[in-house]
Amino acid sequence: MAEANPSRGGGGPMDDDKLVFETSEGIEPITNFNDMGIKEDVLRGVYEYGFEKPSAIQQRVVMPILQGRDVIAQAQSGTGKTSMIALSVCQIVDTSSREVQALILSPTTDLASQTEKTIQAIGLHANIQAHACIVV
Ligand SMILES: Nc1ncnc2c1ncn2[C@@H]1O[C@H](COP(=O)(O)OP(=O)(O)OP(=O)(O)O)[C@@H](O)[C@H]1O
Repeated sequence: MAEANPSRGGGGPMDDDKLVFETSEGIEPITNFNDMGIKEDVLRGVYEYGFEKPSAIQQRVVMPILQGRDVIAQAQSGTGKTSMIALSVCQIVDTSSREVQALILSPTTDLASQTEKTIQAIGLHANIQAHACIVV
C-alpha cells in the first residue's frame, strides 16, 4: 500500500477518470469533503493529512456509511478504500465515550497497521484512538 499522501511525498489515489463505477440507485457522488457533513476537527485531520478532494470511491461511499446504510464497496488497489474507512470511523465514533465503537477486520498485518495509522492521522484533532490487534 502506498504511504500517506501527496503533501508527505506519497502517491494519491489512482487517476479516477479511468475508473468505471456501478452504484446502487440514488447514490450521488459528493465531490467535496466540506459537503459531507464531517465534523470540523475530523475535517481538519483530513486536510492536514494532505487530502484535498475525495477520490471517486470516497465520493460515492462515505455518505452511505455515515447514513448507516450497509455498504459493499469494491475498487482497485490504491483508490482510497482504507482512507474512506478511516474517515468514516473518525466521523462516527463518539469520543466522549471510551468504549470500543468500531471493529475493522483486515486480511493482512500491513493493512491493519496502515488502517491504524490512517485513523490516528485523520482523527488526530478529534482525539480518536485506534489500535491494531494482530492475531497470529
Ligand atoms: N482523497 C485523497 N486525496 C489524496 N490522497 C488520497 C486520498 N485518498 C487516499 N489517498 C492516498 O492514496 C493512497 C491510497 O489510498 P488507500 O490506502 O486509502 O487506498 P486503498 O484503496 O485502500 O489501497 P489498497 O487496496 O492498496 O489497500 C494513500 O497514499 C492515501 O494516503
